[in-house]
Amino acid sequence: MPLLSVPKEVAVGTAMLGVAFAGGMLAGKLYPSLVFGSPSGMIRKNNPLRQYILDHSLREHPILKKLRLLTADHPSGRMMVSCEQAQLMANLVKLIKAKKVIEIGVFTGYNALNMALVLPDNGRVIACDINEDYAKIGKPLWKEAGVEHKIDLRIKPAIQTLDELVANGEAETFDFAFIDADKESYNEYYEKCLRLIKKGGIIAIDNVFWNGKVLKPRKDDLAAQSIHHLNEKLLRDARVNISMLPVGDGVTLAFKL
Ligand SMILES: C[S@@+](CC[C@H](N)C(=O)[O-])C[C@H]1O[C@@H](n2cnc3c(N)ncnc32)[C@H](O)[C@@H]1O
Repeated sequence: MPLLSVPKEVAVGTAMLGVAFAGGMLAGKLYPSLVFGSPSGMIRKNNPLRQYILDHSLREHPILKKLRLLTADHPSGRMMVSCEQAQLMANLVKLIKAKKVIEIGVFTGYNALNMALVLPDNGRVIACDINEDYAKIGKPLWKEAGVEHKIDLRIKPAIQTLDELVANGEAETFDFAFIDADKESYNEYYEKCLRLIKKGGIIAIDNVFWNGKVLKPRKDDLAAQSIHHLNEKLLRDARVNISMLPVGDGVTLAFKL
């Protein structure tokens, strides 16, 4: 879920890039000052560098763009994944020649469509959400893009869908997972995805900065606490190699060993 806006036409996602190591202290630790002073390192929508990033890297399928612009008008449009982050996900899916992927938190289906577009014709996105109304916005565009048959939308709590996949004998058969639903369940999503993903597969975890709140998570902020605990756990998790990237609101890539 990005917290910002985007391209010239409208505004949508967030951004990332550059971390200027000017340095600052918080909770006794040295943290770099993030470019342009945003606590999470995001480049705000009016920042020309944000536009530069998009102008020099975004190669968006026209139907994806259509869905992004449509979603931007939705009252909860800020939940949509940022377009440059989605592009990274698609490049990874393509790079590892993924066939089976999981999307936890579909919303209007921007990233589900984004991944479906790069999967082979017999590829599948298991798309988990609890709100069918959101997905109804994207579905006609999944169809228009000719990839509707690759998206298996499951409307129920994602934990239940993941348990059903395991019970169905699908452990270690998935190549890629994107975790982007309710933050309080992130640890459970991660553990279940780790069972479902093959060795060499990737789990991408979104919002790992939680708009900078992970730096000093408040005791009553369950989302920030949950994300921060998972970030700490991942640092020491010998089952995966990791990279935490300042893309969007922060994304961690966990590569299953
Ligand atoms: C940040 S949005 C996902 C954005 C999406 N990945 C995209 O491509 O734009 C989070 C989504 O998680 C869904 N969600 C919240 N709790 C859930 C749960 N327990 N199980 C499945 N989905 C859930 C919400 O309905 C919402 O659509």
